[in-house]
Amino acid sequence: MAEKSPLIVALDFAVRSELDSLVAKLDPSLCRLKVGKELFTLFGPEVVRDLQRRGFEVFLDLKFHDIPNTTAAAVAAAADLGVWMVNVHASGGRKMMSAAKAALAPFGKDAPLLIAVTVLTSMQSNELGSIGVNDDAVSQVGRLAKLTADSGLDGVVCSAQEVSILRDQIPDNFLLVTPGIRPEGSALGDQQRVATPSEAISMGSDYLVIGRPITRCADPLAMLKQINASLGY
Ligand SMILES: O=C(O)c1cc(=O)[nH]c(=O)n1[C@@H]1O[C@H](COP(=O)(O)O)[C@@H](O)[C@H]1O
Repeated sequence: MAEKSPLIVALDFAVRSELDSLVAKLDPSLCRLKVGKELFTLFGPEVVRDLQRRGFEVFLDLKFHDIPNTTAAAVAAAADLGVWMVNVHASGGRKMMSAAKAALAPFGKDAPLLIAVTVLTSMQSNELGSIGVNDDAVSQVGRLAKLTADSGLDGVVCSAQEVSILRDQIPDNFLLVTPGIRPEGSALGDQQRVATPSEAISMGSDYLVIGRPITRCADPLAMLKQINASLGY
């Protein structure tokens, strides 16, 4: 078992005081933090620096998806910020992902982990036809995970439902980061391909991304500690 909790708390907030009051309750030994599009668009890189000053490792989740040159430059900018993990969309293709990986070479051992989003956990297989994918989610995730591994990245974002199948198809040290985590009794919201924290870990997830079940609960710290304890942390 890893020394540190596999939990990454998704900080999806529009109001700075709500973010600050949650973060003040948390401790870097309990979790890592994810800064996504809403927070970054509202508050910019300073919010990342602020979390780092408080000792947290930050996953910068901006899901870059652009031409190779632009994506590579954006990933390098994330590395300059000193984030722990950054992501792109695997559907940007091999050239885009390889360029992103190459842009991290100058950062050496300080480079962030670079992972790629496969099929969003808010999508079901029956929606894939409308975006030109005539296959089910498991097969499409497998195809994009292989492309990601072949492009030299560190792992993928997928749902926990694909993890056990993927484990047989990808290198051992390839990271599987799974959002769509819902503790027993939590509202699904817009998530479709979901699992509980213990299901995700037992199927082989390396990191669990959890937002609203923690951040919108009456006692976020108690919920975080309860999930950690259920996983043996
Ligand atoms: O890249 C991600 O983190 C991500 C990929 C994905 O397929 N699904 C997904 O939900 N996410 C993110 O994970 C978080 C999940 O939040 P909750 O649904 O509130 O637990 C959100 O911040 C999403 O942006």
